[in-house]
Amino acid sequence: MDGQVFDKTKLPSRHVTEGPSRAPHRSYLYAMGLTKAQIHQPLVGVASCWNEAAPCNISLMRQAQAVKKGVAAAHGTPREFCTITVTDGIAMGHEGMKSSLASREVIADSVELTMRGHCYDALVGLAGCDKSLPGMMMAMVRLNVPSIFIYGGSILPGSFRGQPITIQDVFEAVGKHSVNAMSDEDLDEIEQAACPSAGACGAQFTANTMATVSEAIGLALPYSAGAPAPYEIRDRFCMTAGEMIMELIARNIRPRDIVTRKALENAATVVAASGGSTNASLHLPALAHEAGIEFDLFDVAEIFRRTPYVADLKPGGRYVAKDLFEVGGVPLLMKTLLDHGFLHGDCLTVTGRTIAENMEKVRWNADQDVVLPANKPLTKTGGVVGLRGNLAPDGAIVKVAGMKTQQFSGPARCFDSEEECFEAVSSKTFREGEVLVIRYEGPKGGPGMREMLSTTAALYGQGMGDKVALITDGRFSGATRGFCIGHVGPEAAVGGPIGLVRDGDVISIDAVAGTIEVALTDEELDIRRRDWKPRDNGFGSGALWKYGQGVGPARYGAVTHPGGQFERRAYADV
Ligand SMILES: CC[C@H](C)C(=O)C(=O)O
Ligand SMILES: [Mg+2]
Repeated sequence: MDGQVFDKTKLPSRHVTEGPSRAPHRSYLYAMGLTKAQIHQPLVGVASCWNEAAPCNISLMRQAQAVKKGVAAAHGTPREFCTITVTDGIAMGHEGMKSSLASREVIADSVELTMRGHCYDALVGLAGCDKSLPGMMMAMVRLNVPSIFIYGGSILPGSFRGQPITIQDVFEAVGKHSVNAMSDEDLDEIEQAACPSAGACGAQFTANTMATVSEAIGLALPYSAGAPAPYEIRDRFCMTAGEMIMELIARNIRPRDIVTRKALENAATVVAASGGSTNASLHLPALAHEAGIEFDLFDVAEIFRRTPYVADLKPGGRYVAKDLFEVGGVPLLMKTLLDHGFLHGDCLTVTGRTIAENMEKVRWNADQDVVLPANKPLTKTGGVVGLRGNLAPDGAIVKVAGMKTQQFSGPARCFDSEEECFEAVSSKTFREGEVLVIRYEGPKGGPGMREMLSTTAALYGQGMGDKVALITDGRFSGATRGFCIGHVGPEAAVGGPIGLVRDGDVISIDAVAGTIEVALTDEELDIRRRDWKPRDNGFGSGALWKYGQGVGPARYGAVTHPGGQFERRAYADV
């Protein structure tokens, strides 16, 4: 990039830095120590989700400095800014979780507004936890300025009595403790041992799933998703991203050149192949929506159905993110999928090259069993399955990776909030064979479509994970295991059938056939629908009220600008 001359008359930052009328604007930049030369170089927004809320984000400030060095080395002027996060692990199991999905929208919106307001020419975005990854990528596609995504990296595994553990073990320990199968002392020991470093939750939970997506969709540099947060090699990826962004400006390569329908299909493929988080079936439609591409839960589910499950990662399998990185990272997973025809190789990426070109130097590693060859998979279909039926005309999703049985039928036991169900689980006032129904927890109903790891992990920890099924119009965490069906749509709050179910109605789920049915006739459902009345969710003002007013259905990604609208006029072209 040495000697690259950028034509500022074509870049957005000209509105801030060029001509006599922008003297006041330049004064502010001089006030922050910028030189004349730096002011007239391209301005690169370095958006970081750094904060002290959780270990996922704590290393992002360090990594952002490396990005800035890279930008400066390639004759750009980096401008760092931060946005908020809501960290699921800490928001879990209480009202705080209602803020989680809403935070994805706030992150995307806040990055959008900072970029627009200051006319930055490009974006390098660093994100470390469940909602900040999709939120940051959504902002990139929405703004459509040259962009590179950087993941903050995974946490290192913990160790408990010689066994590697993750935070999932702590959530499940709560269930064991509730049935007196774990002592207070052991719970105390495990909670102190599970999280030994900075970084996002260590298995193929939501953060690592979306990090895998960031490479497969083409917005992140190859290998950059895998290195754990404390590893210094992350800083090298960050430096390279900083240099690379200048190249993308020069070549005018934009996120919507990268995030095409085929790229979204590649993203769904790596989710299924790695037994990733069900949350991806929300985030991929949301990302597609930013690009004006129709790609809903059923499109995701169709790819899940035809993708082999090859990466033996927790929560369904044996290994964690660090293990995957050590045997070859996301490129190893993509290599076997590409070689066996499951990925589109011709999609452009932020390297300026295609997926297939990026893969040219990747060699298959036969000396490991973290990723199996795609022609000898763990199972022939993906680890996550889409469902549809009279209980979920707008679809539902279930993670089958690691599950012994894929069919379940039983009488419903209904709860109108997660708290009610958690109470029943803690006091064991439910029976084996039942289908626990948690409703009024959808995007509008909650509001906020809560993840329910506390409840599902407590069930699992009690040894009830495959003895009951759980269905909800809410969501699950990436660490949820057991027969748990989420995203049931339409949600109860808008009159969906899940709100019409009564205790004792028989519900049948078949993950092989892809169906979810309640044994009620259409006539009976119509009669019940006539008696149904909408409920007040208790939020009359503030961010969650606003979210509940604007949010669309889970099937289309639960975005707050639904109705087919997307940002057609990229601000960089104005
Ligand atoms: C441990 C699970 C994590 C906190 C989470 O919320 C997710 O992966 O979705
Ligand atoms: Mg989560």
